[in-house]
Amino acid sequence: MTNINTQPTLPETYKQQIKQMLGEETEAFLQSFYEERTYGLRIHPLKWQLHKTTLEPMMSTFSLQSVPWCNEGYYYDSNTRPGKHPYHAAGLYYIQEPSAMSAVQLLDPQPGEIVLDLAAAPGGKTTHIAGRLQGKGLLIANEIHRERAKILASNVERMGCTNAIVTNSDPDTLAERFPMFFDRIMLDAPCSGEGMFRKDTDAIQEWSPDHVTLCATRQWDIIQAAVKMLKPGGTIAYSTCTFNYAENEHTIERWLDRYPDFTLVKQERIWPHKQRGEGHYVAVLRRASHLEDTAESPISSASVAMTSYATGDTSTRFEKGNKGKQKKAAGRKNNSSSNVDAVYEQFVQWTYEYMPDWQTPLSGKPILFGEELYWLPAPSDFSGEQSNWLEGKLNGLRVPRPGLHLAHVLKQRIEPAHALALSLLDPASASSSIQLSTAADAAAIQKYLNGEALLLDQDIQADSSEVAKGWTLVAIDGLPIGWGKLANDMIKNHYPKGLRAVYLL
Ligand SMILES: C[S@@+](CC[C@H](N)C(=O)[O-])C[C@H]1O[C@@H](n2cnc3c(N)ncnc32)[C@H](O)[C@@H]1O
Repeated sequence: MTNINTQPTLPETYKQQIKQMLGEETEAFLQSFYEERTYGLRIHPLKWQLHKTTLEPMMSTFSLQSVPWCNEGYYYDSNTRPGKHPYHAAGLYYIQEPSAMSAVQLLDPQPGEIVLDLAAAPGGKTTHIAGRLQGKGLLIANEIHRERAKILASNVERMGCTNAIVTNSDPDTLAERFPMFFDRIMLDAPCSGEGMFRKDTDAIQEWSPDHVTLCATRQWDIIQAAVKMLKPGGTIAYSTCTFNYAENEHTIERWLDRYPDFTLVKQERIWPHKQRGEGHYVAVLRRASHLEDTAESPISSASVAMTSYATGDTSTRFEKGNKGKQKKAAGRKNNSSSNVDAVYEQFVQWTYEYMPDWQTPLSGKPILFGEELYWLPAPSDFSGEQSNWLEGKLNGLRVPRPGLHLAHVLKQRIEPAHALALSLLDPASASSSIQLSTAADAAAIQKYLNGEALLLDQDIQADSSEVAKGWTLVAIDGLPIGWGKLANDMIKNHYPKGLRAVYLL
């Protein structure tokens, strides 16, 4: 690590708080402010496993070193820019501060489970959970702030999550809709951010003892909602990137006191003077399997069972958050279930030609937002009725991403969605593909990611057995990155305008 020889001015009350907590270690802690902050990335496990041999040489340019507490985590050299590399755009990894990777490692979500990330933007924990679920089960990632929810949705899309829904709700509203629904919940609470001080000196200006108290009060409110949504026998990870006791251990003590059906499974801290990370706190709590065994239950009725779901009203889906799009579609088509089925059938017909291995997921359902076709995910044991119930539960919420975006439906024409490309692990999923390599095709990669058309035999030497007229999947070192459309030896660029940029190779 480089010595940066500068130390930000820390509030005296903050230093006293640290001294009370750390005693003799205080000096070592304060010395850590002279060290450079840590940089990390967390890889997408399935994309990495499938293409490891091809990707490893390029990844070595970031001088990756394993993060000891996270299977998918790596430190990278701060002189490199993995966030500007095309692999980032292809969703191979997520840039994440290493100690923040401890939270999902400890939550330990399993494929097939129903998981909530309650305070999710920009998506570090969400995309980590999604990697662990491996596309099986259901992930609801929620963010209270509208703009941050959009960023969350775009990161979920970039990381190719197939089974994640992104909602933009306050925790209480969500709790009314999903009582005792989740097997696991991640609550990465908004906090006073003491662990951010090396990374972001603005966080120091915002810090005060009153701010710590305010954060603890807000955390307690969010916890009430989280508790309501956890199933009996479920697990919750509460985490912060702050050091003080009020927002961490004291909050957990209060929790255990108020809700005796919870037990503390473990709590861990990462300190910047002891480990290579900015600092994080994680507590894992488990709820008793039988609520009636507990002295006090926070939920008055345990009547919400998977068998008692009402069928959702599919005609008024999420109307609140999508008025604009609904309006646009008005008069041209309606989103009745027969229309959705017809549009989905049109998409299936499209896959016969362009993605012959596509299989309709066994659970969940297609849904239509104006001109956008999505697949609403559901755990594999969900019946059609339960998927309808889930859809109904989203009704009236803002839902920036109701599932996997499959296609734009334009006047009876299907255009595959960018999210669909990023959800694919292998270019062979498409009947036609252009395979670019960082070693040989740097100029063509820049052109594509900049939104320019590619000319066959000029920009790229494509293998004629892999390229065919029409929709073509573009891949970099085996990682699908977007769509193009081939006609007359030219690939028309369908890389989304908002993502076009100059990347570093
Ligand atoms: C620590 S950040 C989450 C980081 C995220 N989990 C990640 O790993 O990328 C906390 C989030 O809580 C949100 N938040 C703020 N006030 C909130 C509230 N009252 N209820 C729920 N979430 C809130 C913030 O907008 C912020 O996105």
